[in-house]
Amino acid sequence: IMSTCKNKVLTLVFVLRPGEVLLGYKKRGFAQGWWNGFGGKVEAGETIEEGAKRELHEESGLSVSNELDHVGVLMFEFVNDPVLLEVHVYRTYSYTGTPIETEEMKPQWFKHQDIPYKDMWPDDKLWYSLMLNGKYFNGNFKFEGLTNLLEYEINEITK
Ligand SMILES: Cc1cc(-c2ccco2)c2oc(N)nc2c1
Repeated sequence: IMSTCKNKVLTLVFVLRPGEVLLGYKKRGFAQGWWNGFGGKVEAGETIEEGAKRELHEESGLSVSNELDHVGVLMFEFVNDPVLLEVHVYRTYSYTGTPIETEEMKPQWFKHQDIPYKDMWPDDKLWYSLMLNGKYFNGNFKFEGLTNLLEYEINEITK
């Protein structure tokens, strides 16, 4: 039966420098043991972009003063779970600070060819090339559990 389609809004930030991307190893909680961008929930009273900057700083120690580039929206459905996850993906080349390990995350720079896809969300290998190459995109993914990607579609968009 149809549920109230209340999406849960999450953020995901990728910090880039020439030829490399900063990823964080999740030390606990949701998706523990995988590498990912930095992000999480959006709190009441903040915009999605403000939430993205807050989570980046909390999880990596990095600050971003000017704007993040909003590069995509990924929708995730889990079988038998009515809550859709709406993940807003951001990129930036400009940041201040040095990445620091926190209780949540261990940050590390990766050359594009060394990105550890086997230790990441299964969807990542499908859209990272778009994100790393400055493309804009939307994606829809249907998971059964955390590792079984049943269906997906990804569309590059012109902003
Ligand atoms: C279902 C899902 C969620 C996230 C997520 C959590 C917090 C921010 O994003 C993902 O991130 C990636 N790369 N795949 C993901 C799948």
